[in-house]
Amino acid sequence: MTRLRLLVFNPALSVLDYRLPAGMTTEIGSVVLAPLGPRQVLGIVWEAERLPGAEVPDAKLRPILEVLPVPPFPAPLRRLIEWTADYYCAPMNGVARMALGSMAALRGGGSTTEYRLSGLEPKRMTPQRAAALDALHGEQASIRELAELASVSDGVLRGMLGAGLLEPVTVDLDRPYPRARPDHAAPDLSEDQQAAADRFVVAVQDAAFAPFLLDGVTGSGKTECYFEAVAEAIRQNRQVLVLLPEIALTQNFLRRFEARFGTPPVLWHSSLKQSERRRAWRAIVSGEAQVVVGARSALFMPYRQLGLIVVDEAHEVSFKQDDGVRYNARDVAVIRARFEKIPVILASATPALESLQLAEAGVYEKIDLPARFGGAELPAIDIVDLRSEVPERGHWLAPRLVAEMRARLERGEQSLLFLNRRGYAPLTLCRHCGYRFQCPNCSAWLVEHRLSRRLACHHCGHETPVPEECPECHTGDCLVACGPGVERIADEVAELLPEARLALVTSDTLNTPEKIGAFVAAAEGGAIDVIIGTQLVTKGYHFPELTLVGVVDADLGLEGGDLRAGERTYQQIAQVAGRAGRGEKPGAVLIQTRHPEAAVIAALAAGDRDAFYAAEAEARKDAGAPPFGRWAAIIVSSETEAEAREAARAIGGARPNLPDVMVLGPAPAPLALLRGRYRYRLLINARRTAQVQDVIRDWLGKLDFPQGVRVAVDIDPYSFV
Ligand SMILES: Nc1ncnc2c1ncn2[C@@H]1O[C@H](COP(=O)(O)OP(=O)(O)OP(=O)(O)O)[C@@H](O)[C@H]1O
Ligand SMILES: [Zn+2]
Repeated sequence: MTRLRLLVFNPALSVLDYRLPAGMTTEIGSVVLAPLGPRQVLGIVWEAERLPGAEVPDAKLRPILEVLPVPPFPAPLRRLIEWTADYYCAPMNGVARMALGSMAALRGGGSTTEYRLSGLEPKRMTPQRAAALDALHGEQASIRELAELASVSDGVLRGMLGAGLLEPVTVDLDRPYPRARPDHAAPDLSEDQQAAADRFVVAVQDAAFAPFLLDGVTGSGKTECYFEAVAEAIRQNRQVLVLLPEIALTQNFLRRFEARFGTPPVLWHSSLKQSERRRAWRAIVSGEAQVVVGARSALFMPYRQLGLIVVDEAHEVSFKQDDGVRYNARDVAVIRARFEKIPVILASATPALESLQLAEAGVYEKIDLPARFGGAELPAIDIVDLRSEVPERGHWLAPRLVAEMRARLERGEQSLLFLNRRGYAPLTLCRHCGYRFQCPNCSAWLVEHRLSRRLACHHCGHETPVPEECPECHTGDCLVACGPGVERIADEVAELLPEARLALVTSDTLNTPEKIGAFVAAAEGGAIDVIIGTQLVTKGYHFPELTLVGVVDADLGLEGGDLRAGERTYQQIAQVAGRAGRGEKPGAVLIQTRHPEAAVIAALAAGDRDAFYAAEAEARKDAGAPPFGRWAAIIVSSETEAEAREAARAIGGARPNLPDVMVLGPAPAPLALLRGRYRYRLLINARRTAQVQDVIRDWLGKLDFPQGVRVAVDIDPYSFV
């Protein structure tokens, strides 16, 4: 009899033994369906010696039901899943779940039905139908997805289907993707670029673990360089994974990829429609997907024959996932490359201190691109001291910045204003009684969004219309908006430069690939004079006519005392500054601040990156912060305050007493209430050599918590709220 040990996808039980019935065959890594009580559960056949479980006598084993028709999870992926679970103190099945497609994808190919507008005119028009006809132009998807797109109910669409306004289309789920051509449009590289590209190409040919840090100034052509490595992998018939920090950047990437390789890559992200997800997952698993571009969730896919991983904008904090499995995709990408025995390229103009240290220590091979492509100069950076150059009353832009913008407008050049704050104003209060609008579910102020006439919480999504009167003192017309968000800056620009054509770029306004595409086309075509945006516009874009960047509030990111506040501010401003002067005309950057003496601001103004990193490294060394020491966090939450506090106290009471591990707290987390849950936090600061994960596992493993308490462990945390 063959006994199978399964890693099963069940929250309570993760390792179970089964028996292989006669006539079925499995391998280690096979994805199978097994009975669990009256239900069925998915599982992966695992090496029994690597997965401790309860020894059940042979006679009690139940047979598995089915082996699903997909290739088994390869050994390097199984090792990656084990490593990630172990390092981040996460359940193994939680990690493995990120590698699984939908049940439908596991079941195999075949076809599905999607729907699109038939072009017929409705005999009976309703407001919902009109909205659907308007919204669904050019769309094709399932009824459910179309309903979501058009913000109408499924019923409305079913009615339209009955009336012939929608027509069914049969979609082949395994239809092949067009092949990328490695030599479609190879560029002429500069000398530096060629040297970098050659090094990467050799690494791909070597097919051995080789981590690179591609450190190139903004506009140096990092993409062009790693594209040569991508081309080589395609020639070798190996798959490539390119990780981007956010979906908003993919549109731009897709266009460049298509220009270089003659066809777009395979996309993977959370907002793909069902049929596309199925198709992409199956192409990834079969090895047919040559190049996959995605956000961090693409990292755990079961690639058949990975040959290269690229992490672009590798410094970005959004590679760190802050719920579920709290992993850092940048770091796990390097580990995956090690298990797969392939090269990995971390590309950035502003690498994380951790990455620079690893390069210095010789762990990563550092490849430099010190100059912009085509002879463009880096922009000149200047400080606007807001204490002496005061904006007009009720305004946020200093006269010099406005004058520079006006000059650009007159010359037909573009300006970009950066403020990392969505909405109109971060706080609304009553002039009469001082009442402040706060989220009922979070310890956070509600942010006014004037475009949608709502007050919104940026933590939980709670929204409410802006009321006519103060809910506390019932005075009418007494609410004041405090501080600026990008919408307010846009109003100010419209007032000061009424003839300028503006584009507001935030995740509220640019929330679909179509809108992003339209924005890029307008900016490139010269149909926009001033771009006002959040961090969404700081990276990736290349607008040759953009010659002025204004940083509205450089001090914003320095508030809060986060461990990485200085580095993050440096990166954001250096990145957004890097959008200026990328074409033939020189660029200028104005940074508005009240703290010109702050180390970050001074380093930016002096263009002295090394000085900044040296100071930052010194400060982190003193604080025992990464990469010199290690941090971890334990976050305890519950819907009742007392329960969260009690659990946090119990954890604090059981703290380990070790010379190389210091425990701070418990204390209420800075975001003491989040999505209706009260939160307490303990911070662990350890020497680099300490086995923090083992310490935490031992420590928490001894404790029991009431049902409603959640205890999350965050290793190498990025968020300290
Ligand atoms: N060898 C080349 N031939 C033609 N165009 C190039 C070449 N190298 C770079 N470019 C162009 O220069 C521009 C900047 O390159 P790219 O966007 O790759 O820079 P980057 O280093 O990624 O910059 P950033 O970090 O600021 O995003 C792009 O429009 C790119 O197409
Ligand atoms: Zn909230």
